Amino acid sequence: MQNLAIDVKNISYSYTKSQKSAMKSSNILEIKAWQIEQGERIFLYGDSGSGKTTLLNLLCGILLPNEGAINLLGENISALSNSKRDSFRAQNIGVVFQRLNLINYLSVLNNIHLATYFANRFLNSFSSNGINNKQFINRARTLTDSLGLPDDVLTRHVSQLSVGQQQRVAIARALINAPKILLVDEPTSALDASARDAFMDVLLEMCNQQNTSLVFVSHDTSLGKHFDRKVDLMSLNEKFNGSEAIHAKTSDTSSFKEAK
Ligand SMILES: Nc1ncnc2c1ncn2[C@@H]1O[C@H](COP(=O)(O)OP(=O)(O)OP(=O)(O)O)[C@@H](O)[C@H]1O
Repeated sequence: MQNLAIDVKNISYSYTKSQKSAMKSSNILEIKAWQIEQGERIFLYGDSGSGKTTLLNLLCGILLPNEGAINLLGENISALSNSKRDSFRAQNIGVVFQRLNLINYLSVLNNIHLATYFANRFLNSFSSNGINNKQFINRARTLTDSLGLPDDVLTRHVSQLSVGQQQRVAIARALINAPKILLVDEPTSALDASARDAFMDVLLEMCNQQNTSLVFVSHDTSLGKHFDRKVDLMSLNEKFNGSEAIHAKTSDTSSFKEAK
């Protein structure tokens, strides 16, 4: 398949890897093959504890598989050195973690700027006037406006924002570098239904404009209607096959679609 954004091959992952441990560690994830095309939008769901966050951490190279390979945009990120992997992530991947990882005592502008700083640092082209760069500020403002944040949000400290506003700032930070891949973990949990639909429209429109591939994790299956493909991790993850999770084997699923 051409233009793959994500190509997962025969990976397994367990959190405990100690050879000395008398207890055999069990795998959290076992995935034989999973591919996402450039620009595709995937809704990833599954029971609590099925490994969704673990998979996102593997996809962005924060965790490395015990076996197998994860190719992003044609690059095997598991084979890169730590610094090359950090560089690749900063330049190509936007990530919104469940815990958001915003820095409370910095302004929204500075939080968003951090993503640009790291991406440029790896390109060795960061200039000291980056934060004053008009283009950067305009782009940050366009993103925060589109996401329905208040006019003065860029100058406010993160600690002065509601959780729903912080979630949208985290999205703006993840999108500021126009990443080719965007990974988001439960970004709408603090939004009410109408804010959630507006947020989804903006997020997907931005991904469309930039041809960004999106992996979006949520428990809220009503959001699945916005996506090209729905993937049940209980079905994708071979660890569950043969036992409790034979259901949804046809994933990307018709049963899910019916539930829309
Ligand atoms: N740092 C860690 N060390 C050891 N085990 C972990 C760690 N993080 C997660 N786990 C375990 O890995 C499994 C998968 O966790 P993960 O957070 O990926 O699931 P999830 O599907 O994202 O869950 P949720 O929907 O509740 O956020 C769980 O059994 C969890 O207890």
